[in-house]
Amino acid sequence: MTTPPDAAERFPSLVVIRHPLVQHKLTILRDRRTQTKIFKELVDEIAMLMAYEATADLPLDNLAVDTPLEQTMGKQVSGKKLTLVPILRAGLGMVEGILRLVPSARVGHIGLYRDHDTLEPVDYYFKVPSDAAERDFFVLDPMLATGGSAVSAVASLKRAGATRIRFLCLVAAPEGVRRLSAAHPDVTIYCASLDRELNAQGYILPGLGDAGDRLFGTR
Ligand SMILES: O=P(O)(O)OC[C@H]1O[C@H](OP(=O)(O)OP(=O)(O)O)[C@H](O)[C@@H]1O
Ligand SMILES: O=c1cc[nH]c(=O)[nH]1
Ligand SMILES: [Mg+2]
Repeated sequence: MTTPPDAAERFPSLVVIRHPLVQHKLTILRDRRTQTKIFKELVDEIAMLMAYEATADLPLDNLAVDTPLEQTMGKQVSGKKLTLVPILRAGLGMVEGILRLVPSARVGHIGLYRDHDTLEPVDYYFKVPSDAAERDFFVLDPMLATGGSAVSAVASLKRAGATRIRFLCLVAAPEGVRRLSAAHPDVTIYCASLDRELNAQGYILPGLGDAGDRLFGTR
């Protein structure tokens, strides 16, 4: 897990995951010719690889285990089960891949869409486990554009009591990283790429287009 020096200097809470497999798969994802089936598979695989990196510092407890030959000390991840929170819809594409790595994770949901004209998030659903204060949350959304949706999702989680929150996206715009880290400096942001900028319609450049539409074949 490495962060290029420019991004690290500009955004201390940003981690860019530069693993070769992540970068290779992201390039196929960006390609306009990539169809829904492959797009979905790639989002799933990239999310899993990113989660491997984003879980690297989870605390462990010691645990005694009986092998067929003797007892030894092993490790287990401390605390309550991790909770994945996809932002609907596009965040759903990241859930299954991470669940293959962490099958015991809980899954909450936050329903938000970005108003086409104002680019501000509109809230429509919220459900997470009730003991939020005791859990580690991974908020999932492939795209961090203006940052409005991410800021609103994290604020909703904090109102529910969450204190340990990470944000995983595939592609981030500098505008979104700036807004999310200003509003929630305690939230580490993981991405596969920090892209150049937003266009006038709030789309990330070079980006990959509308992640929700490409995942679900709407458009
Ligand atoms: O950083 P922002 O400017 O808020 O934009 C990012 C949001 O826009 C997209 O969702 P969209 O509103 O298209 O909903 P969808 O997932 O249902 O397609 C994306 O998946 C993020 O949730
Ligand atoms: O580039 C973008 C910006 C917001 N939402 C997307 O799906 N793509
Ligand atoms: Mg969309």
